[in-house]
Amino acid sequence: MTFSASEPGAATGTSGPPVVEVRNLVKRYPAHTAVDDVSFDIARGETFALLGPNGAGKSTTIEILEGYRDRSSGEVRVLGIDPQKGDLAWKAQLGIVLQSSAEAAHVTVREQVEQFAAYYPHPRDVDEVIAAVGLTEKSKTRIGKLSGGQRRRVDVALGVIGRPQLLFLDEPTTGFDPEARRHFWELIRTLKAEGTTILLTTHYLDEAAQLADRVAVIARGKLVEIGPVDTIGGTEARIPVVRWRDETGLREHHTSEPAAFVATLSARTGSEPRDLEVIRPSLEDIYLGLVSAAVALGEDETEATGAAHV
Ligand SMILES: Nc1ncnc2c1ncn2[C@@H]1O[C@H](COP(=O)(O)OP(=O)(O)OP(=O)(O)O)[C@@H](O)[C@H]1O
Repeated sequence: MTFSASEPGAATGTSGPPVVEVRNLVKRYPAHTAVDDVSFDIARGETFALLGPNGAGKSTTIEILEGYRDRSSGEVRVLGIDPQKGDLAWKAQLGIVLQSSAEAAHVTVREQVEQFAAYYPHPRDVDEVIAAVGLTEKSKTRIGKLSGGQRRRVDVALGVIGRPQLLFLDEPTTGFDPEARRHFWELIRTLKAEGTTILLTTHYLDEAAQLADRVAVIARGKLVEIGPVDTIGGTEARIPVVRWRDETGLREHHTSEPAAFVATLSARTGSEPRDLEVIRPSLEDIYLGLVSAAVALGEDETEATGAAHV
């Protein structure tokens, strides 16, 4: 599944100034700081995943970048513009898939996508987009009659129809079945190959590992870690684990040379170790380690601050 060749508005390469620049971003609510001194850049053509537990501040950050929410302090530039001052021409370069959206239930999939296409100067072909999200057979169905996952695909179609330079995807595949998720990944790879810059939030760590060039982990509004998918968390967090069973029970050993360790183990026991596994930490394992350390640190700080006020 591919889109036709790029037209005006498509970005190319990863050079030039960052598409997104965030410096010391803070969003305060009366009783709560939702985003606390967060800074990052996203380069042109990059796919960047913002990860974090429920309530970490991901949607708030994205909504500030989209111009839907004002910040309390800090500097933000999206395609060179402060989102609080973004005009219609600026908005037309963005593609937005919100966490939840309310499409008109009484119109068909095709009518809805066509209507959105008319808002943009260089829209993609309506039927191509409907096909890319796997809804060709449902194109004449009223949106109110679609399943939750199918409606989510309409959201994605509406997000990409305007040929955006920068695409925001806030938990885009929630409710997708596994096959639809794979199709969606293909669609994102096609957009990426065309040079689209993508900011993604997801709770599916395999999705982030598949799609993202870099990830940022936030917890309690603070940036915990940022870096390429294959190095985030540092080398320590990536050391493989060899697991096997012997007469004393389940054993495990962390080593950066698992093959050599398994060879020694086999030679020592004189046979194949029972239930042998070599496990390389996944992005999910690394993410969970980072978040639990950050949450524990936050709780310590809260206790210390509370104690200081006693
Ligand atoms: N309008 C608001 N008024 C007060 N607090 C808010 C408001 N909107 C969000 N918050 C709070 O800000 C924090 C961050 O919320 P946000 O929606 O950004 O989290 P998230 O990381 O996107 O979470 P999720 O993964 O559940 O979508 C939460 O504690 C939330 O309750």
